[in-house]
Amino acid sequence: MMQNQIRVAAVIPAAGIGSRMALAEPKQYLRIAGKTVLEHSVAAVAADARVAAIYIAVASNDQRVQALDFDSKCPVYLVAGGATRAASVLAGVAAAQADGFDVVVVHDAARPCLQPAELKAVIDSGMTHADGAILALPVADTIKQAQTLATDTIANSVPRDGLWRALTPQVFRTKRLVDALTQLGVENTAITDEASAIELTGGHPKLVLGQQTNIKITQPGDEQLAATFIAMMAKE
Ligand SMILES: Nc1ccn([C@@H]2O[C@H](COP(=O)(O)OP(=O)(O)OP(=O)(O)O)[C@@H](O)[C@H]2O)c(=O)n1
Ligand SMILES: C[C@](O)(CO)[C@H](O)COP(=O)(O)O
Repeated sequence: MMQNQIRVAAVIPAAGIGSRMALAEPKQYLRIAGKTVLEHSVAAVAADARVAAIYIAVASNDQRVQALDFDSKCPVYLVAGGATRAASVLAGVAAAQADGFDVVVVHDAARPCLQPAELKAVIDSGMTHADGAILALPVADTIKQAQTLATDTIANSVPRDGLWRALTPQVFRTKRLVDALTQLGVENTAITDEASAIELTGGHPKLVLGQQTNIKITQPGDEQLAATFIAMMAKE
């Protein structure tokens, strides 16, 4: 009997242009170990058997995604992304809601090194807590505040106690996330991840310890680091 079973879908925002990488192609189409970054990220979220569908938000002018070969036991659907990350996420989450999914696992296309154990931990936590859960890492370095945005001189040090770096996946009740993003508006620059939309609408998502290897390919050189981690994970 399938009654009362919580249905889980993944949403992968992949409609960005990767401006900080300064490449000719968006970073989700870089090839690492024979696959694109996007294919690695899809395979990573598909590794948890609870994920029953994957919605990928792609740019409307994307000509490459159709040629990809996704390693996923569950169906993979494409949706039209938007001008902001939040718009792309909302497009995917709304599609998952329309298909009856109760919980969404949002994971950046640009994070191809996600490991099964951290995925399991954040889904477990996100399904249990009403305000959801995200992978994150405690800040380990001494933090400096620059004197102004335009200078490289230090004003002071900032206490790092209680500070965490947000990673993905981020896991929420589908309706809660759709309502938060819709209420705030997807152009709202304060929404830098899904948890911030929940926080701004009064929620307190859980912090679940992620892995240092779960990097986001953001700046030149990150792709080499990701390749090293993927090779390391393949040997384990
Ligand atoms: N309009 C957008 C912007 C971003 N993303 C996705 O959100 C993830 C994380 O965003 P980020 O690293 O900022 O990617 P880009 O926006 O592509 O990079 P940049 O900010 O350097 O241009 C990426 O998988 C990216 O494809 C998206 O789906 N839609
Ligand atoms: C969601 C995210 O990956 C958490 O670190 C991040 O916010 C993506 O966007 P950013 O532009 O790199 O902050």
